[in-house]
Amino acid sequence: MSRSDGGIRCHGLTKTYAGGGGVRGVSFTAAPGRVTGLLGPNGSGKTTCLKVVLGLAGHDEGTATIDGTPYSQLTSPTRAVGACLDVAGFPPQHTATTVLRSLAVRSRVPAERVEEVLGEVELADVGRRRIGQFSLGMVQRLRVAAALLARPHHLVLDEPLNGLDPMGIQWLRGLVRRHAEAGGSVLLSTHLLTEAQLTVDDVVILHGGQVLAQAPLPTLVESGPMGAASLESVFFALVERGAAPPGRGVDGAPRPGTPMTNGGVR
Ligand SMILES: Nc1ncnc2c1ncn2[C@@H]1O[C@H](COP(=O)(O)OP(=O)(O)OP(=O)(O)O)[C@@H](O)[C@H]1O
Repeated sequence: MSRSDGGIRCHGLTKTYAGGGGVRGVSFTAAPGRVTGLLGPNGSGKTTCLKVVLGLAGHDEGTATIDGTPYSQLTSPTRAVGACLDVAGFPPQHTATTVLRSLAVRSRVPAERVEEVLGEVELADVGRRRIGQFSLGMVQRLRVAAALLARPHHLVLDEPLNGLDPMGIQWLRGLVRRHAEAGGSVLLSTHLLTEAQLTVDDVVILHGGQVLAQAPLPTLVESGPMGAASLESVFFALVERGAAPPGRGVDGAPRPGTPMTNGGVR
């Protein structure tokens, strides 16, 4: 791995589903030591990008790499990147402990790590309770536990803030910050712009399967309509300006006035 390959990177990523949706020409980097927020409206392609990065979906063109290597070629993928995408993925009749134990076996993680990671996500007291009795916030913490289980270098979290109460959000913010400060990349998708503004260092905004903007958070926010605006107002301004004209879907052609950027905002 060269220094420039570090982190989680998509370059020219294109994936078209049978129905025509997908992503086109998506390039971004979630750099080591940074928390990167992947933002976008419903259907903008966030989950598709994360799935391709994690080798859960194929793609048509471009590359998606972790420290310079595609997920499928990583020698120790669960140690390279921790992730848990599917919020409905845990069997409700199982306990948090049994789910994590079976993940530990699959990832060749020592069984003792299960109790430890339950403590890290503050679920130690409910490890033996059925997941069907968990609140959404508890399920979110369990997803984070699954992602952290193998002590991965990088983290990919799909909508990790959904369902967390204010204390849970503060906890998650601290967790991703510590992970980045330890040198990992954290790539998280979210709809929650106010929370994102308090959580991320870098922002990638997707719309209609394409990158509308990517920049460090302060750069993006200062580029807002009134200057020094909120991420929310910048987001809405960008999405409005970048909205596909009627009859155009994920067509890949840059449109006049569309603030398509790499590392800044025009
Ligand atoms: N398995 C699939 N088969 C067909 N089309 C799909 C599939 N998954 C996603 N799409 C389409 O690809 C586009 C991007 O979807 P994706 O789920 O990546 O967006 P998203 O930004 O994660 O949305 P949300 O915020 O609603 O989860 C959408 O048009 C969606 O309908």
